[in-house]
Amino acid sequence: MLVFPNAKLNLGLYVTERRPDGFHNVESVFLPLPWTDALEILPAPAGQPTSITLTGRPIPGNPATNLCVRAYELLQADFPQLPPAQIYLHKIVPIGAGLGGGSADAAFALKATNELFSLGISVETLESYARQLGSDCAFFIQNKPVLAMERGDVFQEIDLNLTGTGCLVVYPNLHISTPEAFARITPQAPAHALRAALAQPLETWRDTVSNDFEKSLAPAYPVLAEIKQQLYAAGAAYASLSGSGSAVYGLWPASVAVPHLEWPATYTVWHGVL
Ligand SMILES: C[C@](O)(CO)[C@H](O)COP(=O)(O)OP(=O)(O)OC[C@H]1O[C@@H](n2ccc(N)nc2=O)[C@H](O)[C@@H]1O
Ligand SMILES: Nc1ncnc2c1ncn2[C@@H]1O[C@H](COP(=O)(O)OP(=O)(O)OP(=O)(O)O)[C@@H](O)[C@H]1O
Repeated sequence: MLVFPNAKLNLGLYVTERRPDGFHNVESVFLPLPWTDALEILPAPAGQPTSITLTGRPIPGNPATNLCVRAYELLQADFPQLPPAQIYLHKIVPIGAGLGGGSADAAFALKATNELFSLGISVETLESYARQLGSDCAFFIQNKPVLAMERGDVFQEIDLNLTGTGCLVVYPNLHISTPEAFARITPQAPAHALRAALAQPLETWRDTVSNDFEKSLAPAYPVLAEIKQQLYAAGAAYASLSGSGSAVYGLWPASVAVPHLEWPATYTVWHGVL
């Protein structure tokens, strides 16, 4: 079965509290972004063990612990009828970018395995498997805009229509580690209530919707603020860091074309319509 795990953007991201388990409570709106990897899962030929073949953007770490393999093995532990699998992942979405690419691969591996082998796992149970693989993973099970709380894995519905909004995502080829980014944060309550701020027109978000990681990462990574400034100079109605970085995105109203901008050759850029 072939699936296309997509990235996400964070609209606003507040780190409100350090938790006793070492994680942080966050408040953020997660939005699916149609920038995708390609993932195929098949039963392995008779007698062969589970394998993964990786192409595209190099993924740091041992392939045997890739999140797709971990997702498959997590289900195998509870569904012994699952045979060894052949997994193919073509990686396109930048890693360590705040785009949730690895988490999406894991969640889509769970969903594809459930469907391919007719396991009949409910959405709620898929979400609880996803939570075991990473805080961002559960979002990708339903993969629709939500207000995320706690570790970023508990959701409230949100009515947000950004259809037709132009979007430019700029990844400056910096791998920012998520634990390192959280370690630089001093948790605090949001200055504006996120749900209410996002209910206002896109043009107002610049003054009311922010990502706490921007301030804490600024001293080490001045390029992040420079990219955001360039997006505003090019007419973006709203621009922000996504997640814990390093991708920065700009949004343009549906009536306005996203301008063509020049970036250093080492950057990866995605543009399209939400
Ligand atoms: C920054 C966000 O991308 C916002 O969407 C997410 O909160 C990050 O989620 P993620 O990449 O799935 O993170 P995980 O793989 O669960 O955790 C990596 C590390 O980030 C830190 N972490 C993560 C999520 C969270 N709510 N609090 C944390 O403190 C912890 O040190 C954890 O060990
Ligand atoms: N399928 C995968 N795609 C990306 N990274 C993976 C994958 N499987 C395992 N990893 C590991 O996870 C690390 C990336 O995690 P990280 O959280 O920084 O990035 P991400 O999941 O792509 O997105 P985000 O930056 O939004 O969290 C990599 O260094 C790699 O070792």
